[in-house]
Amino acid sequence: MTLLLASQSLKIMKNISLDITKAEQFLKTNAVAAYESKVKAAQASLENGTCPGNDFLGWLHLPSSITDAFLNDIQTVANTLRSKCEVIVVAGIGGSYLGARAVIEALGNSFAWLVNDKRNPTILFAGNNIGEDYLFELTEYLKGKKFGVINISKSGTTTETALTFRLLKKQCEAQRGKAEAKDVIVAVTDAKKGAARICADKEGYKSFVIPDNVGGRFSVLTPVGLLPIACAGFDVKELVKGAQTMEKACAADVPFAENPAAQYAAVRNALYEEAGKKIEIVVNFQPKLHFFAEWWKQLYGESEGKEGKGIFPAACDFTTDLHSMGQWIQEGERSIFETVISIERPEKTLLFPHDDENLDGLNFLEGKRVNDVNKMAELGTQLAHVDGGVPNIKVSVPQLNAFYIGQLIYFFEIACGISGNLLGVNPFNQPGVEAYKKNMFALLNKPGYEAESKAIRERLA
Ligand SMILES: O=P(O)(O)OC[C@H]1O[C@](O)(CO)[C@@H](O)[C@@H]1O
Repeated sequence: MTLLLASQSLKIMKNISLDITKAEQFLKTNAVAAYESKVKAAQASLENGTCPGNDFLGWLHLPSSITDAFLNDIQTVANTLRSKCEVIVVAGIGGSYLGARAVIEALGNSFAWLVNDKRNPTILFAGNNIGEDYLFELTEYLKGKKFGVINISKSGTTTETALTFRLLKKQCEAQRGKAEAKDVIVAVTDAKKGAARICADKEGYKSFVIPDNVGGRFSVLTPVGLLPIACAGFDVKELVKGAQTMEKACAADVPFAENPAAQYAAVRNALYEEAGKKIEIVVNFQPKLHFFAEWWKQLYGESEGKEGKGIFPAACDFTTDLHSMGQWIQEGERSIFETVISIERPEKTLLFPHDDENLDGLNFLEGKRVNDVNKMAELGTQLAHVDGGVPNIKVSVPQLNAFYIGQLIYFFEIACGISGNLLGVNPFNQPGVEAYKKNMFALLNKPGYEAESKAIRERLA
């Protein structure tokens, strides 16, 4: 018994792995291998800081630079919020929102908001839309509740988040008094600039800094993601450890054929450039991964969609969406490929029961795990879609836990950095996002936008 435990603890944890064989069959022989020198050059340009957007490379070796002292600070603040709040509202949008939600939903109970065991605070997300009903209903729900707020914004000025934070701050102060509110409002923002920083310093809120050189969509392993994840009760040390193992597994000196990020970057660019596959659908067979795909969509969409180029990042939850998007994927325009995030083993076991009457004809599944059915759905879908002309990339994940989510995060980040460089764009800016903001501010007569307001009114007259 003791021996077994000892050997178990020495066991080397398997990493996530990549299978591109069912994508390669849609390409010319050796098409992926032919990318080796370009991929190596792209990764080298990240490593030596010569790529476009090189002032935003702080994420590249972030996992290995995270110290225990830093994680302990995150955990201490999270513990304070957890002890003082029954609800924590995480206010943020885009990269200041999606990573935290992706991890919390992947690791949490599917019915977290209904589980009332008081072991964890309820985590709610806001500041990611301007829906009046959403905000009204949120403020109604929070009435009489002991709630806290994590206000996350790198710029500190994003309208959706700032507007929401003003509402929440006022409500929190009204319900708990200004002095107590100060202890349950935390800011995660720039070190020096922006309204969120000014407010945090003036009010004396505990605050964390988003490093200058880490863009929003690459910031989940900074306090942007780590603080809400710790507040939700998940193990941020394991998450970071997972990311650290992928930092090693995808390092620039790992041979091309063994580097999963290099392979993924190469195959998706080959599919895009040589096989006309303009859309990538990230697919899961576990509904808990829905927001992980949302995080991935921002990562790849903002990084690559520019200069008239870029694979369109889409996502589907299977088998749910096989009953809505399945028809299009099987037989629509052949411009898509799929990347399946495949969880090898669920955390829980549910066996299918016997029924004497067998009215539903399902006794052939008796005694099987629900996951056995799901896995056959996954395999059947892969075969059908490949037969239908959809290249398939598979990312296998041994288990849905913090360690492997950390691996997935870093794997997709480094692959994105390489892929964007292969595409020949700056993967670390997002100039296109400003267009709607400029119009909105002009339409709202925001001070400083007088000329734009005049121009837009003339255009609409
Ligand atoms: O953290 P901030 O500055 O509020 O920005 C939120 C999000 O908005 C964007 O800047 C786009 O407007 C994203 O890139 C970013 O993740």
